[in-house]
Amino acid sequence: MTRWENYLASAEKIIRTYDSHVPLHHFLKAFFKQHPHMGSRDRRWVSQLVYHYFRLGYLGKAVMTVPERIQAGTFLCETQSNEWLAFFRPDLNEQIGLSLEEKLAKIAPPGEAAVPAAIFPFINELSEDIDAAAFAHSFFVQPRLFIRVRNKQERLLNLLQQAGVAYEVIGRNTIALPNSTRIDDIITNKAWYEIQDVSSQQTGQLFKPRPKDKWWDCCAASGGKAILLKDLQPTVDILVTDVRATILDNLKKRFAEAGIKDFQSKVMDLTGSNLPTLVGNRQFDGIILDAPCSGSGTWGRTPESLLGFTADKILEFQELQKRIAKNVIPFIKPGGTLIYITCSVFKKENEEMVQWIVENSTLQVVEGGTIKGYHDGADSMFAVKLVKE
Ligand SMILES: C[S@@+](CC[C@H](N)C(=O)[O-])C[C@H]1O[C@@H](n2cnc3c(N)ncnc32)[C@H](O)[C@@H]1O
Repeated sequence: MTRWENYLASAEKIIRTYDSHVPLHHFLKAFFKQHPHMGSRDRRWVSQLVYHYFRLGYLGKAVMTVPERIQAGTFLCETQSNEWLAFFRPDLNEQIGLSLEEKLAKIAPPGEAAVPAAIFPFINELSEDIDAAAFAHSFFVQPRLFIRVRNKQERLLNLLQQAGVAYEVIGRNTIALPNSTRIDDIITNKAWYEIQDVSSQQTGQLFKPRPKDKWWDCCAASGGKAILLKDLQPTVDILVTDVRATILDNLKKRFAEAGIKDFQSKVMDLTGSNLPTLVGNRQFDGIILDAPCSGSGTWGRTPESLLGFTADKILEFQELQKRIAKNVIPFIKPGGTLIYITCSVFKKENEEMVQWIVENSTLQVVEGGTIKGYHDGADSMFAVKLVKE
């Protein structure tokens, strides 16, 4: 067997045995641990082939074999000729510079080339502002890595330059990097920056905290939005909660690295009936509800999620979002703010949720909406600011 055939065989084996309950990058890590003879170049090639397969979404899934889909994925996702494709499909390799539309016309099964639902079957569920074709096609492109610079921007850019990283400065303090950048090795001072998608950074434009405001980041996870809030207004008095104790441990580590010391944290299940006991009689100027959701706006980073998803899960997330929103809204002061955020592209989790909140509370929409990341190699999100009467 040639090296290229070996790569295909390994990729096929991984795809056939992949257990969709585990993130693909963890599964790949475990596979390579069991195959220590594979060097870093082999691992890179095999991982890439596997990702190319998943980046196709459902395209050709019913009629193409796994090797055919890996070849099609490589043709669609790559923009420069490569030895692997030259070995199996020299005809496609020669045409790798064609536009995506031209490539789709060549490789997609009959009737699928111009149909976004052939790639992403949940098109009818999309939020109104999302361009279905652009969103479906964005699956073929690996998203970029983004950092939010907190300080020492000039020194940070010098270090990136010295490391030969092709970066792009976006706006005042956002930097886009190739996804493979080992940023931790290049910038060792963690207080200088936060890894945060540019769309996630944009949600901060809605926060507008005032000095000494009391805020609650109620689904804080490892604290991405909470750190953004503290950077916008360091005197904010913040409570951070999440249902997972382990993720709050990550938050504490990240806060310490960012030099943020004054905050309160608590493990809390927001679907429970005991919130008044856990939160007390506090009232907040602002609540960030970055809700648990399908994560569909981030699937460009985890394309394997698309094949494991079923439409009924969208309603399940909406139910969870309603329960959480209903429970936290009473803790907002009159005149206070709710920032409702998801990293979903589905209207049931986005517009329909905001409509439900307005119909079931005294909150009114002030601003916000869909944040489209698919043209910029970023995640797509939804963020709306509501104010209580
Ligand atoms: C989208 S993530 C939040 C991301 C975070 N705000 C950030 O910027 O990094 C949603 C979080 O909601 C938490 N969550 C899910 N169900 C919950 C519940 N019933 N009560 C509280 N938190 C919950 C999850 O553990 C998860 O960390």
